This record gives sequence, structure tokens and C-alpha cells, in this order.
Amino acid sequence: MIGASAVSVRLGGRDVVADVGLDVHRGEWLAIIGPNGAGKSTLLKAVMGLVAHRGEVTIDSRPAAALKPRARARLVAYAPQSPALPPDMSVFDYALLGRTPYIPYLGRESGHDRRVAASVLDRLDLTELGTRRVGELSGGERQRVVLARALAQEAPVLLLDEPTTALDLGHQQQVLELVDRLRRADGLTVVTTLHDLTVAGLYADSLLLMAEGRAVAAGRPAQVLTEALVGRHFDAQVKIERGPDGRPVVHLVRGGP
Ligand SMILES: Nc1ncnc2c1ncn2[C@@H]1O[C@H](COP(=O)(O)OP(=O)(O)OP(=O)(O)O)[C@@H](O)[C@H]1O
Repeated sequence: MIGASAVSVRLGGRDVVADVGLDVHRGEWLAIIGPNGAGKSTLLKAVMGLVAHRGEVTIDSRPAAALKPRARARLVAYAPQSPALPPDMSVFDYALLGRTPYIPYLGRESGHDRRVAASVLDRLDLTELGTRRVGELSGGERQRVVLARALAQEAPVLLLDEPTTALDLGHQQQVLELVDRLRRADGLTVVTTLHDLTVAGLYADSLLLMAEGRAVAAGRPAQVLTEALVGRHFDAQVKIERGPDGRPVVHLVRGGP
């Protein structure tokens, strides 16, 4: 559903993404992990066509570069890490922006568009905030509103850059479960960067570990989340156990590295 081969991005005179590929099929969830500055967000931006890059990105087997912005927006929704939000816009109107690819030029949103936005806000526990100004929200509320806009887009591919960093435990679970349900029910394809390695291993089918711009490991969570790989690339001392479902659980070791 979404593929990238030999993608490189040069910023500030160096390759911050170097020769990275990925291949995510319909209904799969890929989590991109790696230390700060590894190039995770930049790789997502390259896939979105938001940053100049070498290599090829395909969406639904079509070269992404050939897609017009409206066609691309119907195929891929992207929630950036911390976008600038228009402070005076209401939460509802901001979520409604996700419907832009379906609204005719010079036209208005339909009743269906408003219902989709309302339903997404409801599922993210945001209905009561619908009339609030976006500029007045807490960090976690803002993060869920950004996600609401992306989900309102109803695109078959969802790219999420650190979607849960500002969320409390309950809202993290709510967001991850919602995304998981959507991919199971509707075959949504999900690519997300995630800092919480246990959470990444719990929800994703496969992980891509990046370090210094390169893909240094890829595979099933248990293949990538090993004490050796995490220790080396995060410069951290960790203990990794298997949870009840066999997925890896990553613990920090006090006193390390
Ligand atoms: N416009 C820019 N000019 C120069 N360097 C940049 C630019 N944007 C990003 N970088 C650098 O590219 C590298 C990769 O950044 P990126 O945001 O992709 O990392 P990341 O893996 O998402 O990190 P984090 O976990 O901290 O969010 C970093 O070293 C960053 O400083």
C-alpha cells in the first residue's frame, strides 16, 4: 500500500535520511523507532512529499510524485508531531479541515463531512471541546485534535508522527486502540513514529529501527527489540522480557548505562 526505496534526504549539508526503504501492506502497522535525531520524522515527511528527497515513494503502487495534492490527500493522512494550529479556529472547524480533499473548489462542506468530523471528535473524547478555540487547549488535547483532523480525512493510509507523546495513559490507549480498530475494520495502513518501545512492539506488526539516518534493523517486534540492538542504538541499558502475549516489554535498568 505504501512503499519507499532508497530514500535519502539532505538537510544542512548532511544526509539526515540515508538510503532507507519501507514496504507496508494494506492493513499493516509499521512503527519507526530510533533515538532522537535519527531521521524518523524526516522520513515521514519525505513519504508525504513535504521535504525534497532522492529515491522513490509509492502510494497504492503509484509513484507519489505523480499524484496531485488532492489525490494524495485522499490516499494519505498525516498528523505531524507539533503543527502550528490556527489559535482562533474552533476544534470542530479544525477537525473539519480533514474533509478539505472532498469539498468542491469554492464549495462548502456537506452534512456528511460534518457528521464525519463530529464522529471522529466523539471517538477521541473531544465532543465537549468542539466550540473551544484551538489556541486554548492543553498539549494532550491539541494532540488529539491534530489526530482528529487526520482521521476525518478517511484516507486508507495514516502517517502519525509521535501521536501519543503528550497523552496521559488512558488517552494513549484510546488513541492506539482507535487506530488499531480502524485498521482491522477498514484495512487502514498505519505508519507511525513512536518513542515508547514497548508500545511500538505492542501495536505494530513490524518495526523499523533508524539510527543516524539509516535503517539499522527491521522486522517483527521480537526481532528488533533486543537488548543488544536497543542498547547499542539508544545508548541505554535495558532489560527486555516477553509480555503475556509474547510481545517484548522494554524496561530501563536503573544505574545504566
Ligand atoms: N531543516 C533542517 N536543517 C538541518 N537539519 C535538520 C533540519 N531538520 C531536521 N534536521 C536534522 O535532521 C536530523 C533528523 O531529524 P528528525 O526530526 O527527522 O529526527 P527524529 O528521529 O524524528 O528525532 P526525534 O526523536 O528527536 O523527534 C536531526 O539531526 C535534525 O537536527
